Amino acid sequence: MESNLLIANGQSDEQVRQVMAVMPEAILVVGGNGLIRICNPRSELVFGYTQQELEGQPLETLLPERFRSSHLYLRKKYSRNPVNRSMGDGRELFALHKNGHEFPVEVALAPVSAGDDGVVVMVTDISYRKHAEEELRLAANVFSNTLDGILILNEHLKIVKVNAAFERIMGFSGASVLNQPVSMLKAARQKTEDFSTIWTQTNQNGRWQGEVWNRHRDGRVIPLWLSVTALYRLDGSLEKYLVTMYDISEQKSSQERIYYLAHYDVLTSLPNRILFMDRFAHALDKSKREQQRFALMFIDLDNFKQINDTYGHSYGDQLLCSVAERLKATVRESDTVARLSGDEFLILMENLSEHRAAATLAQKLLSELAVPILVGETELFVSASIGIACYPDDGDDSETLLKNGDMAMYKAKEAGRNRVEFYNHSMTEYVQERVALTADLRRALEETELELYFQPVIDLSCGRCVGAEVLLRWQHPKRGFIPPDKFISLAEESNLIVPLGEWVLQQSCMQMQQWIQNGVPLQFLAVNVSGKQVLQTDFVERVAAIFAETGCEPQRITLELTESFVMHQSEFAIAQLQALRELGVGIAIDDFGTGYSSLSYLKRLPITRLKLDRSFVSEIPHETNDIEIARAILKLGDAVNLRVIAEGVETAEQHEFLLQEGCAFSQGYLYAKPMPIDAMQTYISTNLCVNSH
Ligand SMILES: Nc1nc2c(ncn2[C@@H]2O[C@@H]3COP(=O)(O)O[C@H]4[C@@H](O)[C@H](n5cnc6c(=O)[nH]c(N)nc65)O[C@@H]4COP(=O)(O)O[C@H]3[C@H]2O)c(=O)[nH]1
Repeated sequence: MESNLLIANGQSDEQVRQVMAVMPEAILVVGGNGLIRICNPRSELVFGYTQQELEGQPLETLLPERFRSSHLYLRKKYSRNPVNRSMGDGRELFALHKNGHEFPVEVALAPVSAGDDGVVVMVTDISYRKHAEEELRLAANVFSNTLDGILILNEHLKIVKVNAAFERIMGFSGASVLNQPVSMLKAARQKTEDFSTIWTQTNQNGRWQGEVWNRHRDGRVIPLWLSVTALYRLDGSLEKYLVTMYDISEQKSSQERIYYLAHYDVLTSLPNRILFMDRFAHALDKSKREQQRFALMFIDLDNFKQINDTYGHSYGDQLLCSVAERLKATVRESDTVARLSGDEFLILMENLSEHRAAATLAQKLLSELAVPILVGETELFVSASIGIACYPDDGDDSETLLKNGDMAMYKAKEAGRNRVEFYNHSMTEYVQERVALTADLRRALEETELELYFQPVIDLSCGRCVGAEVLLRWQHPKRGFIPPDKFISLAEESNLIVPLGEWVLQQSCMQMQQWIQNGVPLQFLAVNVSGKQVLQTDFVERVAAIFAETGCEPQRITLELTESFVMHQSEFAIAQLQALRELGVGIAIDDFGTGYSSLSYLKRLPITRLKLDRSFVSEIPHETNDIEIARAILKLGDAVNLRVIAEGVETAEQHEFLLQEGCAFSQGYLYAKPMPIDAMQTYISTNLCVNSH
């Protein structure tokens, strides 16, 4: 619109109206008195009034109340010195619509010439433009301030614009990446074909989302979550790609950490049971498909518990780490070494050519483990028992293979530890046999197939019998005599040891009481007690009840506990033993000296006697080490005021040695083998020591 629109003298209002009617802006001709003289149809649209309503109204009607007085002042000032003020450099004001709504306008003024002090006012509703500007400003603000990196790419995948977040995430300045292909950001580990998939899929579906690996300017490879959107022109052709990205390093590392914790053993960094089972399942599938063999090895450390108890958990942990390292270093890269729990490890050997390869590896593992492990300044010695099950010979599903591998490992332990056993079918028979024997033992307990034997204990000061150890015997109706070494472990495994042990104690007390009543002054009976019994919460009450029932004095019974149980003393076990001591019962440590333990427990436990293990006695006088150990144990007993019973005395020299060394008691085949009650009765009648103390 020309700024100097003239309403010339002589031009009719009609002509003016015609001109104004075609104008795209609202045009108001305002007289010097401030009243609207003429307005065009566009004004109706802009202000909501009809032309008739507008004409004759003061111009200020079209302004919000708050601007009216200042506007009046300015208008008067303008009419005193009118100048053209064209659109474009016109002022932005707010106008008032008839409906009370304010809207932004741009106003241009031109004085009406020919002596009239009126003015032509052109008003453009700039609401739309303002809105668009606002939108643009907002978009620009979002673009610059969003935490997500944004790139705009042209259709050739060249970078045309980036925001500040992109610069921060990737380390590149906007200027340095301009016109560069977006592939410059790709890290080497991001596969090229996957990278091209991003663009083919965006072209197909309009968008793509996913993880990518980019290379930061400093060379770091960073994981990003990328969203790519294709932007189209109105004609549907591709215009740009909008790429937003955010750094997911933190999420990734916490995801990785969570995955790690769920699948790896934190101490040794070896795969744990879950990951192992996963790999195992894969190995099974693959071996089935490709008809290959694989071996599963169960490795259990033989003396870990003792090391842990002796040196403490931190040594135990370091030892496990070293074992894990050795195992890993010995196997092939493709084999899996996992830590199952505590001191149990598993190895999966895939692509096994023949069983011999597994045997060779297992032997190698044993010799690697045989090299002492240095923890701190201490050399620790470990050995392991290894059981091997092979697919498909020993099972074609994971459960069977695991069970059989485990069984083979137990067999290796039983066969003396530090050795390798392959699973064989007889092991299943062996297990079945044990199950059957356990059932028989249950029956035996009810049907009195069990019998107490007694082995005299000699007081070395008088050379006569002062007590006896009670030893259980099982006369199986079909299998004949079964030694305790075979059935006690079964009873322990099945918990039958609890009623069994109680029966032995009860029978022993009855027998003792009978002897006392018959005037046989036997000082004590030593009864073997399993740790499992002691750990029963009601053990002390049951023992007390047996004394009450049988009338046997608690002082006449000594409970024998193995050193290995005593070593792993829990607070509860100590409290139980103390309560037993308070009853008056004696407590002896069986197999003393065989444990690999600190002796500190001797001070903590209410022990009354030590039993020098027969392994130290048997080589006296030939084995100097054994002599020294026996001597040391006797001295130790003396120092802590515990009387020692030597076990397994078979020769006169051993007897003599023990006597010389001041040992209090002794038992063994030299004096008498364990014997049934009648034989014991006869034995006592001639061999009892009457005035021992
Ligand atoms: N070579 C040799 N051996 C000798 C000599 N003197 C005694 N022995 C044997 O050494 C074992 C001593 O028993 P233990 O160490 O308590 O070892 C016992 C004990 O741990 C366990 N046991 C036996 N009866 C019971 C019981 O009633 N309860 C529990 N919990 N365990 C029992 O079974 C183990 C073996 O008992 P047994 O076969 O009766 O074997 C007995 C006995 O017969 C000797 O001079 N030379």
